[in-house]
Amino acid sequence: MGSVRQIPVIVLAGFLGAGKTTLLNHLLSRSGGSRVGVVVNDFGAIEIDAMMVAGQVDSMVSLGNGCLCCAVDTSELDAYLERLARPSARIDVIVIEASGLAEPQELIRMILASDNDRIVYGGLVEVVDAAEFPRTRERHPEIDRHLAIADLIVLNKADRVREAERAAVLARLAELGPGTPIVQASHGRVDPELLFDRAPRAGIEEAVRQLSFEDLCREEAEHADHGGHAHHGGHAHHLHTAYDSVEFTSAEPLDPRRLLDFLDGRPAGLYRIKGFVDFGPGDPLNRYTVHAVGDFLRFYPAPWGKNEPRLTQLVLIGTGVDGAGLVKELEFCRAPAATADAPQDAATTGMWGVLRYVPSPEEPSRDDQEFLDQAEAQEPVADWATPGPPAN
Ligand SMILES: Nc1nc2c(ncn2[C@@H]2O[C@H](COP(=O)(O)OP(=O)(O)OP(=O)(O)O)[C@@H](O)[C@H]2O)c(=O)[nH]1
Repeated sequence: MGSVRQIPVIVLAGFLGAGKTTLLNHLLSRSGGSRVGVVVNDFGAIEIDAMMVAGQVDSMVSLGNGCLCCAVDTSELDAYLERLARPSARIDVIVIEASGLAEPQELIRMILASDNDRIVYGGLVEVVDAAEFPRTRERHPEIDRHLAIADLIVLNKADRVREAERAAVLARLAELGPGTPIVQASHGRVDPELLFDRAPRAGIEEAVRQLSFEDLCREEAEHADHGGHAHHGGHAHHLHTAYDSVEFTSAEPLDPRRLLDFLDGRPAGLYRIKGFVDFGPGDPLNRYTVHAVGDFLRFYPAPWGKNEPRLTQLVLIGTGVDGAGLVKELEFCRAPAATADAPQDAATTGMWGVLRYVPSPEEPSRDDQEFLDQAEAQEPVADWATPGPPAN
């Protein structure tokens, strides 16, 4: 009997809103003949990420409400991977999309400790939001650890920063992950080959460090020593311990003006909002996907699915926020009963504020177009940042 080809399990990590789901969806749409199995981990109870990935993927396991790094143990993760790795699924690669607050090293440790001999750890891809990186790093110096163990760093949202800013972030990343390849991207458009079939690229392989179980344990112990407050295996230093998530669901449509007032006045600690909004008579045809990441706010309208229930579903993630208070404010955003009887033009003028945050597909930024052209030309090597000097 020939040896069984092992399925690589790639961990896709990155801070809240960095662009993991966007990148994953790009990979899924460009996966060619490769069959991709996906594990999606949402931090909130409403599985927004899972909903945004579903439909594109050959096989998916979705885990809501909590960080995979603590919510499951090795044997549980093994059970999920077992389902995806069974020969009948004919999966070529498995991608775990960690929640934006997960500790990737915990996930890697679990994969390395797996008893499943059909899978092998395939590397850590760390997605970085070019526009938010300096602020995020200030608040969460822990991010440095994630970058240090990454096998590939994707500097995403390159379209959102100016050249000088982008160069400064690149230089910092090269310092934090010495020798680690960095690829710049806009809207997660990276060449899937970078993740799925890394074997033929000589040179890059050398830079890709495969962590051993011992490396990870040592790293954890060192961190515990320096962090002061964390005992070995403790979770006090995990990013998600500082964050709370709040869910809001409404079967009644939201009033666009009230929702925008809420969003304009959102507290600084409320870093991430994502979900779907029903504006009722404001736009009866479309469901509005909403994303807030720091100051960034966008709405993406798309037609409601046939028989899709008209629901607003939001997840809000933040630090030091008053969850009950936020839910109350969102309840106030429900459209006043009178709106339903109001003339249609009153309902649509209410939407003007929302439409200001809908990106225009006709106007991709110059950089956007540049990256698109590069992706189309399939010249990924041109995207590589020069890696810093080798560590040691
Ligand atoms: N301008 C711009 N926006 C982007 C880019 N990549 C992603 N976005 C937007 O950023 C927002 C968050 O993207 P997601 O892919 O949901 O981020 P995520 O990392 O999966 O978020 P969490 O799972 O909540 O941590 C969405 O509005 C995306 O459309 C990019 O390169 N440029």
